[in-house]
Amino acid sequence: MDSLKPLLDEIVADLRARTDKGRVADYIPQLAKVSADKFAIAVAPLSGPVVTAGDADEPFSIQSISKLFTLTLALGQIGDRVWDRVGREPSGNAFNSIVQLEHEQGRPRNPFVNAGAIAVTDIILGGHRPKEAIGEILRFVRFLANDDAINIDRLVAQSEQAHGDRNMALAHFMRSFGVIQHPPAEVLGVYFHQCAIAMNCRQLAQAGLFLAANGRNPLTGFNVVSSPRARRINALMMTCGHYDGAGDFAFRVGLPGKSGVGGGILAIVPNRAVVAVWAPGLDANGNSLLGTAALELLVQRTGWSVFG
Ligand SMILES: NC(=O)CC[C@H](N)C(=O)O
Repeated sequence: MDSLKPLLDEIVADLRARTDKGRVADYIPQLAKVSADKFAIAVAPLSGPVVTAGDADEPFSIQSISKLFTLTLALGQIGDRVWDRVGREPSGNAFNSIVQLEHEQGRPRNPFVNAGAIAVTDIILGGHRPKEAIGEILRFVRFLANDDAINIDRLVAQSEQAHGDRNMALAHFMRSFGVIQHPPAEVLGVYFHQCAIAMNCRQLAQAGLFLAANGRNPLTGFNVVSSPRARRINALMMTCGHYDGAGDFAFRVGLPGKSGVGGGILAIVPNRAVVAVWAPGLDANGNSLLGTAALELLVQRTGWSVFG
């Protein structure tokens, strides 16, 4: 993996020079403040140190990448009963779309669109208080990344809460079908905090390692999920991790990936490595524009696509 460092430096130099950086998310003021010039990449191999380039030690808002961690947690709690509440098909709609819910009895298409992630958070809430559920999610992410320094950005969480009408609508709509069992304000209190977890690319890459290593985190030796479950989570990332941009991401990059509107993408290279990228400017689907371009370059140079 030593030869990776020059390649990552090259990718950073190439992308920093590009003039079309996409649009930084501005639905909350806290995210709109982030500079579109930030760029980071980290590769965590299954053994050996993480290789990084750019702003890889600077934390950013993981946003929807958190949906991957909450899905894993919920599967650990109630197993395949998760699929009674949430589907496993790509939505072909925007991440925050409401249209399918009315036709499909309030059952979200998949756990990565907002509606599906909110339903998953409702599962994690279980019989707990919102504060306890938030604590549990944060502890789980720290456990995955093997790093207790990870925290929640309270300002981002508050900002989400103040501008959360669309998500609130999704939650109320699902509750009317019985898909969500807790009061929407409680579920969203947890959801907004999970989205506001701040991590850097190094931590994010480490947190994804169990998915590249058949469910076992090679850093800690802990079995996080079974091997078939890791494979299935990767499949969902490939088909649904980039919303209505999932087809294009598979076409260009060819790796299971999960994006967030903070500009991060976590990509899994099964049996090899995990890649985390961060570039805050987004494309029309709300996925990192230059983050995707960076992964495309990396895969071209390394041959890491799962499609050969
Ligand atoms: N795609 C995303 O990252 C969306 C997360 C964002 N917090 C929302 O709920 O709208």
